[in-house]
Amino acid sequence: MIAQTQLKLGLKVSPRFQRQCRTQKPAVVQQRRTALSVSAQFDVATHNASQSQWPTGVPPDMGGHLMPSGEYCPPSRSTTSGTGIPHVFQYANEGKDFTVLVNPNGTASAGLVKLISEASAAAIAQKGCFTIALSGGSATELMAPLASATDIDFSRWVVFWADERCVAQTDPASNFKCAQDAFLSKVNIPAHQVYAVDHLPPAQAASTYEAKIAGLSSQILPIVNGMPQLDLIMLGVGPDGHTASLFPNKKELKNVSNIILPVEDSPKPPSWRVTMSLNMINAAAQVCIVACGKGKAEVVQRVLEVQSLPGAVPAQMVRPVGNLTYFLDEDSASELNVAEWDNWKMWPRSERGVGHNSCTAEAQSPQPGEVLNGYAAEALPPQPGVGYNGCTAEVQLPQPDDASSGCEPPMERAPPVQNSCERQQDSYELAECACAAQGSCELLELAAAPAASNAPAELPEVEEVDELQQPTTSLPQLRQQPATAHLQQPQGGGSRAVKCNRWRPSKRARLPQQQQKQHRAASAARGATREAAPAAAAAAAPSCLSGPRCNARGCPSTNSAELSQRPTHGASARQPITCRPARWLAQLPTAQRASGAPQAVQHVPPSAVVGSATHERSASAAPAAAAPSCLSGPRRKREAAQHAPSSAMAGSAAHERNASATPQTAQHVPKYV
Ligand SMILES: O=C(O)[C@H](O)[C@@H](O)[C@H](O)[C@H](O)COP(=O)(O)O
Repeated sequence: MIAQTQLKLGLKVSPRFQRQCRTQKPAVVQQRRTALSVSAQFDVATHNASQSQWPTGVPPDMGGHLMPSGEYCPPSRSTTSGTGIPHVFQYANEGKDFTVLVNPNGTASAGLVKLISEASAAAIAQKGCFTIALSGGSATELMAPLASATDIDFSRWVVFWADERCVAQTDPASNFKCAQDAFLSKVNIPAHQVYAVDHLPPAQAASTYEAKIAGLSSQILPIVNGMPQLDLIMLGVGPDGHTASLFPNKKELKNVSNIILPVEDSPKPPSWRVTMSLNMINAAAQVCIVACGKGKAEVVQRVLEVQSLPGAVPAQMVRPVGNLTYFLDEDSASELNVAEWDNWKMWPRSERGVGHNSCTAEAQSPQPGEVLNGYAAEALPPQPGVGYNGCTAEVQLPQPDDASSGCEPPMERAPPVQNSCERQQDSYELAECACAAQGSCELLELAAAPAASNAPAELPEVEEVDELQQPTTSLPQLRQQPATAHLQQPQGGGSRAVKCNRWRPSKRARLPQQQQKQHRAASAARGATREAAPAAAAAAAPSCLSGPRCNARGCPSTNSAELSQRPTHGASARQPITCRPARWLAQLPTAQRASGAPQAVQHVPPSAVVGSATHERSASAAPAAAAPSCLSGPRRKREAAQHAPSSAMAGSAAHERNASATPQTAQHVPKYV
């Protein structure tokens, strides 16, 4: 086993501290920040919809996130309530620590065994059993060495699944089978304490599994925030930011009342699944998100350093009342720029002075029309004809070949045919294609279409901007002067203006001078290549994937030469990092922002402290002294008289829970109940 140390920094920042930050040198700021660690707070009440940026509904298509293609999904410009579904999730992470463990390559399995072993020992000491939820994929495979762990009392384990595919338990795609093969079949967990998901269609599988969980004793699963609390939930993260089977922008993310949810259209096969709800996950005493290997580097960087709108990156919505640990290795941490975290520049997309987590309160006050962290604040005036996700209102109307709204988020669409702009499936993709054909970095937005007669015969010349230069203008200013291309609509639809972003905030822009020079040289080389490209050919047959592109992450022109010059940032082996999630200032009243007055963080009432190191369990959980084991309590004598001790761990004092424990419950709870 490897030694892991953890450093926790307090992240709660008072207005007084913000004022101090403005007048003191960075070293002092650092010191004071550390000193704040004792007052780390997390207020779960910030889940309150009334404090939401969208108090009456959340826009269906959030956008703003980096897609696997390397492009940013256009941010939502919505100022209205959207679907009418109450917006219950937001970045309730004020003052909440989470820990990133970076393991030396090749030692992740051992580190994972250590983490699980410690969590198991603590829970068994406290309440006599250890409840753990597993998921699928590489995270579970990494747990294989648990099979030979000698210091874990597996007889006290109660095992669940955070998500499961609706396949037979013998199917290689089954998460149950994955865990069974990795270690479960080799350790002595009593069979009735392993709660597998039944092989049923999603709706039935979810309700059956929910009933199983709801039927368990509150000594095993205390109720926290209305949800059963597991001691440890093990999760992975997919390249799109999904975790468990909670996928970006899917309706499951909005569910606030169920424990287990059916998933009938998973973008990752198989499409039928069940998953723990976000609320269930966030009630956990500890959540561990495992992402190891080079293949996870991009998504790890995105999850930890690029704040997305709620729903766009589900892994960012995992904010448990207890501890959250990102479990990485050197490879998966290789894209992180930890030095920036120390500099309170956690989110690369924050503009200088507008960072949510900087000390400059005045600069944090958005001006009318200002954009927070790349997203439109409500101060942005609505643009005629521009709806969610940058799609124009017209495009939101159903298309003849599209049964849905025609404005689905790109992530959820079937991959378009990529060989020509004309064959793109909607206006967003058409416009994106046009921007790419010009060598523009990314589509910024679709603008209202000008009259067809105004359309120029050729694509206009666009001014090149070195994307590695720190911009001298703000992003909002840039947005007022974007490059404009005109896109010929297919099927005689006339011409549409397309604005293409000339500059994209880059973390490289904040590198030391010398490294910036190297990047500029690489950029100049790319520019030369662009100029050499036959523009006429590109205009005649603009392929979405060919032609000059920016160096956006994932873009084909982010070539290996350029990448090889990138410095190795940040996280050194075994270095624990404590993160400070950004604050969602968009919730502040517009007037308060515009005034530039120091801001009280109104949406974080100083209420229940749920310390990260010593998470409080539900008041319903009996004190350890009174109920030192799952076997204690009024039922114990009756149960102990009739059954072997371990079986009593699965009691069913369900009175605190949803009384909806259905007849199915009786089929799945232990027979003595
Ligand atoms: O059932 C599933 O598909 C998993 O629960 C899923 O959430 C998984 O953990 C991630 O997709 C990461 O998987 P990998 O680590 O294998 O990439």
